[in-house]
Amino acid sequence: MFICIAGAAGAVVANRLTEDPKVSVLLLEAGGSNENILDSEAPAFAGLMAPGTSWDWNFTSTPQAAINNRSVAAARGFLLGGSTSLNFMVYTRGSAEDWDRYASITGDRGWSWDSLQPYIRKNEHFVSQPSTKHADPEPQFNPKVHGFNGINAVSLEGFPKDINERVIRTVQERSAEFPFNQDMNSGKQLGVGWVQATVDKGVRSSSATSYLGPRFMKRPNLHVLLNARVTRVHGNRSNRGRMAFNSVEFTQDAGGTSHTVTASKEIILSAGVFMTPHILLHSGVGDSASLKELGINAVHHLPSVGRNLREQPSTRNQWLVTSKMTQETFAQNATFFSEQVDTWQRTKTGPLVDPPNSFLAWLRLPRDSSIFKRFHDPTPGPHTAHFEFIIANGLLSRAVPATGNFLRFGTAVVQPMSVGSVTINSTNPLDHPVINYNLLTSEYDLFVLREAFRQSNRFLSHPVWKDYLISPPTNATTDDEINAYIRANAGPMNHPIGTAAMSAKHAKDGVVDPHLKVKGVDGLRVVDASIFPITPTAHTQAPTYIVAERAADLIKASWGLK
Ligand SMILES: Cc1cc2nc3c(=O)[nH]c(=O)nc-3n(C[C@H](O)[C@H](O)[C@H](O)COP(=O)(O)OP(=O)(O)OC[C@H]3O[C@@H](n4cnc5c(N)ncnc54)[C@H](O)[C@@H]3O)c2cc1C
Repeated sequence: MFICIAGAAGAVVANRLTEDPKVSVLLLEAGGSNENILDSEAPAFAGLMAPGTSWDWNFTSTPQAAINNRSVAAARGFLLGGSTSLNFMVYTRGSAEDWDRYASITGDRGWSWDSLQPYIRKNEHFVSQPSTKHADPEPQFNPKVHGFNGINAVSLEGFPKDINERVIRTVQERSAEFPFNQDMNSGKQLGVGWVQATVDKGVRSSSATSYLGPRFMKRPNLHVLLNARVTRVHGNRSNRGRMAFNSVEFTQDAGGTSHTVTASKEIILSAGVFMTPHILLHSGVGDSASLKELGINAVHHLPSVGRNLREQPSTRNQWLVTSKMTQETFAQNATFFSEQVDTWQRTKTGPLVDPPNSFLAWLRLPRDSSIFKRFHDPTPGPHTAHFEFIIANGLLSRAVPATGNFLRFGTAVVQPMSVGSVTINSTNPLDHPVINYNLLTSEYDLFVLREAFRQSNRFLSHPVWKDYLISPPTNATTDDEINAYIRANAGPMNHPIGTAAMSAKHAKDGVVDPHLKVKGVDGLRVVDASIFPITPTAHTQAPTYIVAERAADLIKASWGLK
C-alpha cells in the first residue's frame, strides 16, 4: 500500500497508481469535501474562495520588510483537490526553456520539455466551451499542442467580455511591443494571448473533480480519508544507519487522538509548498542544529528543507472603468447575481462559466535594460518572460467596493530573485508554519515590477481604452513614486515553489533527487510544487500536474508496476 496526501499532485499520483487493481492507495486530506460548494464550482466565483474562509488554511506570512512590513495572506486550499479547488484556474505550462533548465539542473533528461510531452497530454483534456465561437476571427489556440484525451479539463473563455475587443485591437495595432501569441502553451510563451483555464463546460475542473471524479472513486483500491491531518512521518533506522520511513501519524480531531497507518511500499508527501516542509521538519528531517534547538529529535540532516521558497510578487492595478458589467457587478447587484446563478445552475452558461482572468501577456525586458549591468538575467532563455500582465474584467472578492467597476490589470515578476523560507517555531505539528517570502527583497524584483507597471500603462495608453478608463490605480510616474505604490500594494501571486527542491542525484543541496525521493532516506517521496528548484514561468498548477504525472510513472517503475 502507498500513502499519499491529497492536493493537485497527490490526487494525480493516487489515481495513476490505482490503475493497477493490485495496488492500493490511502489518500489523506486535512480539509473536507470539495462537493456542493457553489463558489468552488462556478468559475467566476473563484475570488470568493480565499483568503479568510473555511476552505483556506488561512496562513499569513511574517512581516515583509520590503513591502512596508506588511504580513500578507498565503492562501492554500484546505479541501479535497487542495489549491486546485480554490485557485483561479489559469492553465499555463511555462516555457520549454523552463523545463529544459530543470533537466539540466537535475541531470535528468526526463524533465525536459520534449520528454514531458506525453505527461502533458495525459493530464490535459481540452474541451470547447459551448457558448462562444473560437474560430472567429482567428483560432485562439493551437490544437497541435494540446491533449484531448487526458483527465483534467482545459478550455477557452465561454462568455465574451467588454474588454476583449479592446485588448485584441491594442495587440493588433501595437504588435511590436505586445505581439499576439495564439497559444502560450506551445513552449514559446512570449506575447499576449487568451487565457486557457481548467474549466469543464462551465464548471471548475480540479484535481478532485477530475482525478478523483466518480469514475475513479469507484475503484475499491482507492481510499480517501477526509479531515485527516498528517502530523508526522515515522520510520526505523537500518543496521547501516539509514532511515526508512514507513508510517504516517495523523489526527482527525485536532490532536485529541492520534492514529498511525503503515505503508507497505512508500509514503508520498504532497502537502504543498508550506506543509510538505512542515511535516518533514516535525518528523525530524531538516537542518539538525535548528531542529535540536527547538527540541525536535533530528533523525536526518537535510538542511535544504524549507529553504528556497520563491514566490512571484505582483500588484493588481485596478482601474475605475465606465463598464457596468464587470465581476464587481455580481456583488453590487443582488438581482443580477441571483439571475446569473439560476442560469448557471440550469444551463452552465452565462458569465459564471469563466474564471476572472481573460488574457495574459508574457513579456521581456529589453536586452540592454540597465538592470542587467548589476544582475544576471534569471530567465532560462530568450523565449521566456521576465514579467506578466494578468488582464481581468474586474474581480469578485470578499472586499468589493459598494460602487464602481474595475479593470484589473495585474503585473507580476515571473522569475523572481528574492528567496524566502518555510520554517517552524514550535514542537506542535498543529501550529502553522512560519512563512517568510522575503517578497521584493531583491532589487531586481522591484525593478522588474516597476517596469511591468510602466509597460501596463503603455498598453492602456492605446486610444481604444480612452472612453473606457476613468481613473488609474495611481498617478505615480517617477521611480520613487512607483516604488512607493508597489511597496504599499504588492502581494504574492499564490504561486510559491521550491521548499523541497529537486537537485542532481549527488548534489549536496536540495531535498529530493530527480526521481523525487527524499535524499538520504528510504520510503519517502515528495510530489508537489515544492520540488521545483526555480520558479516555472507560469501559474503553477499545470506544471505541478505535469510533475505528478511523471512522478506516478517513476513510482510505478521503482516497484515494477504497470
Ligand atoms: C488563491 C489561489 C489562486 C491560484 N490560482 C492559480 C491559477 O489560476 N492557475 C494556476 O496554475 N495556479 C494557481 N494557483 C496555484 C496552484 O493552485 C498550486 O500551485 C497547486 O495547486 C499546487 O499543488 P500542490 O499539490 O503542490 O499543493 P495543493 O494543491 O495546495 O495541495 C496540498 C494539499 O495537501 C493538503 N495538506 C496539507 N497539509 C496537510 C496535512 N498535514 N495533512 C493532510 N493534508 C494536508 C492540503 O489541504 C491540500 O489539499 C493558485 C493558488 C491559490 C491559493
